[in-house]
Amino acid sequence: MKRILLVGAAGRIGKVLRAGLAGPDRILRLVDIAPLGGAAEREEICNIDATDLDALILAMKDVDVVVNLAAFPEEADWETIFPLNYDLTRTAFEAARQARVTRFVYASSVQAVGFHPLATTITDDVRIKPSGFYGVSKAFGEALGSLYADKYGLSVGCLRIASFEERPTDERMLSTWLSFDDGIHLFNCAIDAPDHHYYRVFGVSNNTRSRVDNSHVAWLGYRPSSDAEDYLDEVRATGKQLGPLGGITQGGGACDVGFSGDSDAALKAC
Ligand SMILES: NC(=O)C1=CN([C@@H]2O[C@H](COP(=O)(O)OP(=O)(O)OC[C@H]3O[C@@H](n4cnc5c(N)ncnc54)[C@H](O)[C@@H]3O)[C@@H](O)[C@H]2O)C=CC1
Ligand SMILES: O=C(O)[C@H]1OC(=O)[C@H](O)[C@@H](O)[C@@H]1O
Repeated sequence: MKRILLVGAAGRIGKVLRAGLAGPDRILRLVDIAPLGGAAEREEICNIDATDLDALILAMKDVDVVVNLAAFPEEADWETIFPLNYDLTRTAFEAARQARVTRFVYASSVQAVGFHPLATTITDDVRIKPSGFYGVSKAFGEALGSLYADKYGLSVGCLRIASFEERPTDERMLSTWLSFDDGIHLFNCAIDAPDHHYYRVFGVSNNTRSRVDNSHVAWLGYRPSSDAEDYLDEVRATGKQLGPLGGITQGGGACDVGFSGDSDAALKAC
């Protein structure tokens, strides 16, 4: 039996994973500050505040893999982002270390490299180009993961999730969509991956217009199958208008928030 701890299990992605990751050889321990409902078979419920280090260490007892989803999941001011995306993230890594957990899966985001243009395909080692304070916080989480891997031997996987949605709903998502099925598959790959030190992988479906290259982590076994192109007519029919950077950057609308720079300069790929 593998015990998997989902931190942030009551959220949008957490709900999908709660159903999608369940299996006869797994126990899912679910952590959230929000209500989680009753425990199904092979589930354990932990209603705690994950910024509380002692509570989280206790919740991680006998856990094989931590999956950390808890964060403020979109662009916001520093004061909103800081307590969750910095403080809670650090608490989660530190609790894993103290509880002697060996594997940590971190829900990062394509927003860490959001200012890269969609015109070029990016690999995991391109320059960090965050789309905003939220993107910066996700790059912080990846850096923290690297530290805990190097200094404390924690196996860390950073999943740079893009647009985790039931279906693509705008032009950008024709490139950045991550279907629920492929998202579940990606988290399964990360949970069961062969021994590793540290990696970053893009959480994007097999979209005709995807502009990410995951060839460096072929060993992970992530083989997405959904293609946003199948929804092209539906997306076009929405007539949804995007901001000036919304359809041409990896980060989309998050790049447009408060943007007053020179777009040619900002989009220069490195
Ligand atoms: N939804 C998406 O398309 C993407 C999400 N991500 C990342 O994936 C993760 C999950 O995203 P979503 O499910 O969309 O977010 P969400 O906001 O729906 O879920 C986050 C969960 O964390 C919980 N939480 C917040 N503070 C907590 C605390 N102090 N203690 C315990 N639990 C706490 C919330 O109650 C919530 O259930 C986030 O880290 C986000 O940055 C990354 C890229 C794309
Ligand atoms: O890039 C995207 O589409 C997504 O990226 C994220 O990190 C956010 O959590 C999500 O709200 C966005 O929709």
